Amino acid sequence: MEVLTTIAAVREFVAGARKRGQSIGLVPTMGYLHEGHLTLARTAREQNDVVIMSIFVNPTQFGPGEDLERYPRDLERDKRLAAAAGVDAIFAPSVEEMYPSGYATYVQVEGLSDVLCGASRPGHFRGVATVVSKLFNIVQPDRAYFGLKDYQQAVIIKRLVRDLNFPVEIITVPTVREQDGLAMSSRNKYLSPEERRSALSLYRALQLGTRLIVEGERNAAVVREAMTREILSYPDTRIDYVAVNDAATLEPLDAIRGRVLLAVAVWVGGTRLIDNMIVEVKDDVAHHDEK
Ligand SMILES: Nc1ncnc2c1ncn2[C@@H]1O[C@H](COP(=O)(O)OP(=O)(O)OP(=O)(O)O)[C@@H](O)[C@H]1O
Ligand SMILES: CC(C)(CO)[C@@H](O)C(=O)[O-]
Ligand code: BAL
Repeated sequence: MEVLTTIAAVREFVAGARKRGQSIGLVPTMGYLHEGHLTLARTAREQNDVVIMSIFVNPTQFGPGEDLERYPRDLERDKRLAAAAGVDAIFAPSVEEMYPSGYATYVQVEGLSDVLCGASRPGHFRGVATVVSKLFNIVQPDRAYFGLKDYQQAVIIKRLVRDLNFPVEIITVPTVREQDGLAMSSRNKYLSPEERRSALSLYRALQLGTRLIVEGERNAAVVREAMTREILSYPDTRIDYVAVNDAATLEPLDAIRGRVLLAVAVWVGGTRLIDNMIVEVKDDVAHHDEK
């Protein structure tokens, strides 16, 4: 596996693959790899001749006072895990390589970026859309892989690709969970043993919301309240948002219908965690949808 740190080196690597007629899959990450990232990599491995994984803790998507400096990093471990998952090249640029002095261009996906995590983290999705646009231009992949744990991010990137005519297919991958249901996240590393127990509140609340809808509840406020109570029944939890929204527009629902996004963002101690589930209500029959 190659480790590339410059844009020029990636362009050369990609040009070689293209000359051989090979297809290219891109897996964008911020590193500190876990099974979620590795599932994206293995899916890319199955579907492409060449797999490139980017590892870049992107400063433009972190707000002031967020965990940019503290974000876990371990490139040596990441290299071993990525190679074992079949990644052909890692692109691990420096901040200066991506944002040289005088950098001034940003990409804003309007509307979708202003709700949910976008409301709590102003500027976050502008940073995500900018760095993902740059990665698409640098690598020019056939396909790019994103996890549904970051559901809003996946919706925003699909809109970005459509609106700016990027010739790349976006593939989404279901959330990979720990045995007890906690969504895997690099930020789980921040949790103390007590906080790790309270972190399960996100999954439990989503399960409860899903069950209520499957059992026939159609009032979104009732579902939101039940999920909120569930989360707050765990020690040291503070709610950022509990949402029962339209899965396509991301707008809040009053009556539950169609494809519904149940999404939560919760502070567990000093760590902000997110998770979501999709419930499909068709002809008034509801089922949990993992896709
Ligand atoms: N549990 C998971 N299951 C599936 N995909 C995941 C999971 N966790 C992260 N991903 C995906 O991996 C890609 C890189 O995510 P990222 O590096 O931010 O990891 P992360 O663990 O989500 O970090 P954090 O939770 O700290 O933001 C994104 O497309 C993200 O949706
Ligand atoms: C897509 C991404 C790699 C852009 O920095 C990041 O937001 C992430 O890891 O989900
Ligand atoms: N997985 C989203 C990256 C972030 O929280 O900044």
